[in-house]
Amino acid sequence: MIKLKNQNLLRQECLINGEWVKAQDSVLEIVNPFDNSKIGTVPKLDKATLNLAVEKAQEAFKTWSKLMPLERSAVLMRWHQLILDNIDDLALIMTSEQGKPLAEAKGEILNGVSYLPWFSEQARRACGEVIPSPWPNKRPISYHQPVGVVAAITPWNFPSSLLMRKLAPALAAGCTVIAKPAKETPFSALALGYLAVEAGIPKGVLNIVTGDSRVVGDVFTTHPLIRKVTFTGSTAVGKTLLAQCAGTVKRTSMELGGNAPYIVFADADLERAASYAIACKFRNAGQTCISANRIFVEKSVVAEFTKKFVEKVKTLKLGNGVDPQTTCGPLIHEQAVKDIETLLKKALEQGAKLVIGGKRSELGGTFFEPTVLSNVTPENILFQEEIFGPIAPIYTFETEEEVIKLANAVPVGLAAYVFTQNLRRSWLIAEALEFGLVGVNEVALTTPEAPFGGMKESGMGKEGSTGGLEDYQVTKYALMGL
Ligand SMILES: O=CCCCC(=O)O
Repeated sequence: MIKLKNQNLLRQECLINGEWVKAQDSVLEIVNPFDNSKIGTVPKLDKATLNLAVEKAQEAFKTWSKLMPLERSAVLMRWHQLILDNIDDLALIMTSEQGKPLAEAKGEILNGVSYLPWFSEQARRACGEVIPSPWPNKRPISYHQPVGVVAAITPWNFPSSLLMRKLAPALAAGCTVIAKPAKETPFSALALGYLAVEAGIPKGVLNIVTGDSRVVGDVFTTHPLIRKVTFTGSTAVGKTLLAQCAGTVKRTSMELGGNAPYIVFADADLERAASYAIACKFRNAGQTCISANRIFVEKSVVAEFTKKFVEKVKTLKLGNGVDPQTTCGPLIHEQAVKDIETLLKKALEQGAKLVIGGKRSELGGTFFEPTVLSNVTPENILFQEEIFGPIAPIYTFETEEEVIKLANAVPVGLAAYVFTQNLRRSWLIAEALEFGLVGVNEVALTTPEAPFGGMKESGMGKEGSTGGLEDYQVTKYALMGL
């Protein structure tokens, strides 16, 4: 059991229509990845209960969508304050179920909650248009309305922020939501649900359900009352959901897998490039969709960069996320470690050279040593794979043209990073990279003010930015005959 200041935040039930619903007959067991100890259970809801939740969300939509944006904002801003007031408990819940260090958990919660004021304000400015008429006796206008009931599916790696990036625009726009957090990390979402109820969110407006991914996914993608599905997760699962949504022509937003290039030119500030690479690669033990996945270093500086980078890798401190000294937690589960081991074995067989790390940590469990590989080539298995773990492969390149071609030679396009002090190159390469987010001498990119979302097979839709609300609205056209 996690010891919290407010024990009510640890909910082992689902939130449906303002009520806490207990398990009917079966449950999912949630464990702490640090030591595999049991934290608690959540219900494995059946199809009938999930359908009921959708119907309740539809009922609630009739009134929530009709409130004035400022009235919705009042509820969302009370929720915002309650999340901030309870941040210590929320971070402890996250670290306990996900494994990341407490400081990262807090940072994530702060990032996620910041979408509430942004979208509450944006909803007040969701203006339509009075369109200049091509007819003397008619007036065309357009306006935005909430899309309806939204189903949200979120992953285990960022259990708070990735949910809030969906809930904030959906609720501010006037949609109601049924959300399913990942089976590994439901408690962060349920705690947010508890605080939403405390903030006065009307019943049925926010529903949080848990259960078997396939059963929930089938209801979300086929139920005719759900008008939009928003998903963050792997490209493979995203494609399945998209195909399933086609049957009822649902709107979708998909934040899918990445394979981020991290490009270091010889003219870069190498000290900065090396230290930012630590944050970019090893945050959340490498289990991040925008993590540096292929580090390309200009050949003339690869030795110097690698030396600096490895010195910094040595300072990472593996351990229990609740220990303030810890900078790198465990991987989420045993399967994640096995996947990393298989990938690493193949990469080494294909000619990559181990510089540091390369095995499970002596801490045992699901800890894996931060690992750096050199001599990696584009033919290596790592080039096309989203590693999702603490392995940093270093590739070399000789020209700008070559590295742009290499960076873009993957089917996904979420985040990319470039380190250079050449202004001309910064502009041109940011334009040439086929990635939805590009950091130039920067790696901490995410903020509600800016559009987060990928290109190519990394998905569709934007979370955040002035346009982010529109992902949860339909634009209607009306022609007024005079
Ligand atoms: O897996 C994706 C997480 C994105 C984290 C961030 O934007 O900070």
